[in-house]
Amino acid sequence: MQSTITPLIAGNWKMNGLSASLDEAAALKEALDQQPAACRVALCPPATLIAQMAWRLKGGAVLIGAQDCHAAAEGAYTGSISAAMLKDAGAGLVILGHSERRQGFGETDADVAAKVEAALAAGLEPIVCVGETLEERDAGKAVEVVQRQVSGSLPDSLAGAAFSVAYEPVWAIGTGRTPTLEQIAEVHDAVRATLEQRFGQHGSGIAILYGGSVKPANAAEILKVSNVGGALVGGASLKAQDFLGIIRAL
Ligand SMILES: O=C[C@H](O)COP(=O)(O)O
Repeated sequence: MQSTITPLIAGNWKMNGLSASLDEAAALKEALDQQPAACRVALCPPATLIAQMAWRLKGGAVLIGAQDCHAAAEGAYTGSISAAMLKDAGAGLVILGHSERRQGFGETDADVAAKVEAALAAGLEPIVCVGETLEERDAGKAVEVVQRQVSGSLPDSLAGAAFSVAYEPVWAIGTGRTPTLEQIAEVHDAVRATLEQRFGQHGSGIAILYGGSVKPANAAEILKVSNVGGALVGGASLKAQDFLGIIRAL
C-alpha cells in the first residue's frame, strides 16, 4: 500500500440487485457510520438503483458509482445512459472499460478513452479497468497487454484529474482464482511506471486497484502488495458483511 495515496475499495454489483438489495447498502452505511473506514468506499449498483441508493445512503461516507456510461453527452442512443444522467441520479464515480464490457460489447481502448472524456466532462471520477486474458498471461504478455490498455484507455485530459485504474486479470474475475502476490506486484508496478511516464508526479498519486476474486480471506495480503491502492470487488460486495471484511482488512 502506498502511504501517500488514499486507497479506494469499490464494490461492483454488476447486473445484480433489486430494490431490496439496498438493505445491504444501508447496513454497510450504518457499520461505517459507527466505525469509519480507513479508505474511501464506493458501491456501484446497476443504474436503476443509483438514485434510490443515493437516497438511502445520504449523509454517509459510502460513495456511489455507475458501471458504464455512453461517450456522447446526449442524443439518439436508445437504451444508453449519459455520464451527466448518472451524475444527476447521484453517482460520483463510474467504472469504465471493465473486461465484461470490452469482451461482451466489443469496447476498445479508444472507446474507453472517449467514455473517460465524457465522465470527466460530467464531473464523474473514472475507475478505468484493464487486465489480460489467460491466453495473454500464458503467452507471457500480461504486462505488455496491460500497459497498452492503460496507455490507450487514458486520455490526456486526465492530467490533474481524480481517477483510478483497476487491474483485473480476466481469468481471476468470478473464478475464485487469483494471481500470486508477485504477479500482482509486477503488473501494478508496471501500471505505476506507465502512469508516471504519462502524467508525471500526478501519476504517482493515482490509486491502482486490484480486482478479481477479492474476498475477506485474501484481502489483507493483496492490499499490502506494492502499488496496490485498493480493490474493485465483484461478488463479495453484494453482502455488507463480506464487503466490510475486505474494507476492514486495510
Ligand atoms: O469488478 C469487479 C471484478 O470484475 C471482480 O469480480 P469478482 O470479485 O466477483 O471476481
